[in-house]
Amino acid sequence: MRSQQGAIVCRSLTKAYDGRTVVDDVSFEVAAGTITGFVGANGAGKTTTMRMLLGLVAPTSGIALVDGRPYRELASPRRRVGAVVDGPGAHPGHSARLHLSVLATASGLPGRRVDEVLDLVELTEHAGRRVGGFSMGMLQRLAIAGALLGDPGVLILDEPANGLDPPGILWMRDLLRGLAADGRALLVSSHLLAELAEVADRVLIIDRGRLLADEPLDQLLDGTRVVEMRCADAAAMLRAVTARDLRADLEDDFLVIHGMSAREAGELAVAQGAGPVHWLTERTSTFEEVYFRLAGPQVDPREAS
Ligand SMILES: Nc1ncnc2c1ncn2[C@@H]1O[C@H](COP(=O)(O)OP(=O)(O)OP(=O)(O)O)[C@@H](O)[C@H]1O
Repeated sequence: MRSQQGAIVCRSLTKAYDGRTVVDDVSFEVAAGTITGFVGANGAGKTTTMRMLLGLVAPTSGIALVDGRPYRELASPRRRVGAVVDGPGAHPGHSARLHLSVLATASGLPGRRVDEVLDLVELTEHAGRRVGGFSMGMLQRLAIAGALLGDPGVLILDEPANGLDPPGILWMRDLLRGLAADGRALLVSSHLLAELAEVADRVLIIDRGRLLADEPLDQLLDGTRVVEMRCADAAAMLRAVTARDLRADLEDDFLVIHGMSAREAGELAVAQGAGPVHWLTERTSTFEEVYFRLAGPQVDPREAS
């Protein structure tokens, strides 16, 4: 196991462009050996936060530390932190192997790492091909290979599953879990909320620059009960539920009620004369429901499938 030195720390991190605050007083930590998911709608501030951690954008105020230091003060930064923020940044005429060799040489890393990381991202058989002909998924793998070249203890990955097909997504999931199991600290952003729920230990939810949640995944999902119900008079049931200040969504005759047990819902339906009840089931909130409850209705659910 690696030591705690792999941690990522942001304290009161703030960025304003032309007087518009796009990252607003954001504080969080990522411990070694864990994956923190970073979720937010388009323009929420994920990439800007990551770019500040990587020394690519200067904070307006606050601090962003990797291994206890600002990125620009790290000795051998590629050995400390690997990042995927803007794809692999490879010359389209270069082969995957040449691209990684150039990166390794520029960063003083041993050439043998090139074949090791190509193998790790399962690109060995394409290593001699021109990057210009790569699919989105292959480019993502190449970007990850570049991030892993220095065998860093910290990984900052902006939408790493972008462009991957379903087998690629499964592969990515296993890779991320394995990297964390080796003791690395991972900060991983995604629009694919369900995908993050599969790998993250902790979840940050950011909305319009502000952190809305920083919680262990289990806690985030266990917070509320949800009842799904079909009954003869769903509109009457909806009125009864909202009169109790609980949230409910009605689509045709299908009701989703937040914060109530199945037993309570069944009894309420009887008391309100909304029955008979045709269907009643209780579950915990989905990650999407938690996200939209916290982020509010201004976020279009279609953008965060
Ligand atoms: N260099 C810049 N100059 C001005 N505004 C910027 C700059 N970079 C980012 N922004 C703005 O900051 C806000 C946050 O952008 P950011 O890219 O961090 O969001 P994001 O959560 O990563 O979104 P996405 O999921 O779409 O990548 C956006 O409104 C964006 O337009």
